[in-house]
Amino acid sequence: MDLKQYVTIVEDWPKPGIRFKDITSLMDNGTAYKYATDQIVEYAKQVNAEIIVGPEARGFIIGCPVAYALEIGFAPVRKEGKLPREVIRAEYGLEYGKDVLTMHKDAIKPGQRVLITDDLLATGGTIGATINLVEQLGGIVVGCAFLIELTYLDGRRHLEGYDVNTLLQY
Ligand SMILES: O=P(O)(O)OC[C@H]1O[C@H](OP(=O)(O)OP(=O)(O)O)[C@H](O)[C@@H]1O
Ligand SMILES: Nc1ncnc2[nH]cnc12
Repeated sequence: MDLKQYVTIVEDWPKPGIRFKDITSLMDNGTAYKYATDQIVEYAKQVNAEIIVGPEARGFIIGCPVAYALEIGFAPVRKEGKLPREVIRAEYGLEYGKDVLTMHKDAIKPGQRVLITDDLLATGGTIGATINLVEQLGGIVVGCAFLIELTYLDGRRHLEGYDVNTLLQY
């Protein structure tokens, strides 16, 4: 299935010069959304993931159906001030800004095999901070799965030594 036809490219959003890859048009199509999810479910099986971790908000869209399909847990990574209990934190840079990500201190058990999912790998700042959070908690990052990779931003430089799986490349 050619998933690229379901991704809409929005020029100059949210800032001039950014070509935004809008995945809502892919999610609108049940067959395409299921196909993409199934590919990541297969990858999660290959790496024997025991829990899925995804950063808000689009990481939830990719990660939650994978966790559901495998009957394993999903642990959310959220922007600062959103999680109600004790958190750990990591700072990161984005293609268009800076932010802080947090995770509940008890979200991952030490030694647990973690698959990180997100919709898109751009500069790699978000995934780098997410790996940092998982490892602070003693989790083992067994893989990182994305729907889309923007190869021209070389986000993989944050992912040396990690197993990375991307379905679409631009
Ligand atoms: O590789 P990076 O340069 O870090 O960029 C990729 C991240 O940017 C987007 O999230 P965003 O922070 O815009 O939040 P959202 O998912 O809530 O829209 C996207 O969903 C990834 O998480
Ligand atoms: N170009 C882009 N399109 C969609 N999401 C993004 N997150 C960071 N860069 C992005």
